Amino acid sequence: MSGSREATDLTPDGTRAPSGGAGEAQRRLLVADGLHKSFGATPALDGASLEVGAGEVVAVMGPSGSGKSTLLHCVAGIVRPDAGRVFFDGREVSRMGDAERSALRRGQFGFVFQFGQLVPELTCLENVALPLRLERVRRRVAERRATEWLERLEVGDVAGKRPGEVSGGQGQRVAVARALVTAPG
Ligand SMILES: Nc1ncnc2c1ncn2[C@@H]1O[C@H](COP(=O)(O)OP(=O)(O)OP(=O)(O)O)[C@@H](O)[C@H]1O
Repeated sequence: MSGSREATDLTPDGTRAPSGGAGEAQRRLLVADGLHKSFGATPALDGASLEVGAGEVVAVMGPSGSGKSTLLHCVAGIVRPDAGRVFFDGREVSRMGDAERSALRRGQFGFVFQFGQLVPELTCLENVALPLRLERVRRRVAERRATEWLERLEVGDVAGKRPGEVSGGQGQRVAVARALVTAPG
């Protein structure tokens, strides 16, 4: 994947310089600039850039194998790009150490992976509560919020089951609940 949706007037401070005279001052929450990533001889990203404003909804689309997952993994600090920079809320993710990137992922990013995302030994409720428990939220509070999200996604009935005992679709919903459980409000 190469090129960018919008890669002009880059400033890493989280604000977008006015462009086109509209007095635009949308806060840029996520900025990725010139990302390169190869797996052995396979280039997955070849200068990909992306900006996402606070509150903006963005879909990344492209053919299978074009680098969408690699891009998202790089911006979320899961994969380190070979070159290029990523800023989240003005902080440079690509320069953070492992512990700082883990804390950022736990607190600020929700991810639904394609495969193997739920911890098989935990119940679905425990899986959803996990990001909160890792942030030291008390078990009762974490499980109450996890229950609310499971019910919102219409899988409250699988709370006590383990991932191996639920359908693929139910498992995906549980993963979505886990991705959203740390969301504010
Ligand atoms: N861990 C890895 N090891 C080796 N090659 C990889 C790895 N991850 C991705 N690739 C390769 O990098 C390229 C981009 O993969 P990526 O998963 O980012 O694509 P994608 O657009 O998300 O694909 P899909 O839509 O099929 O999920 C592909 O050629 C893929 O085979």
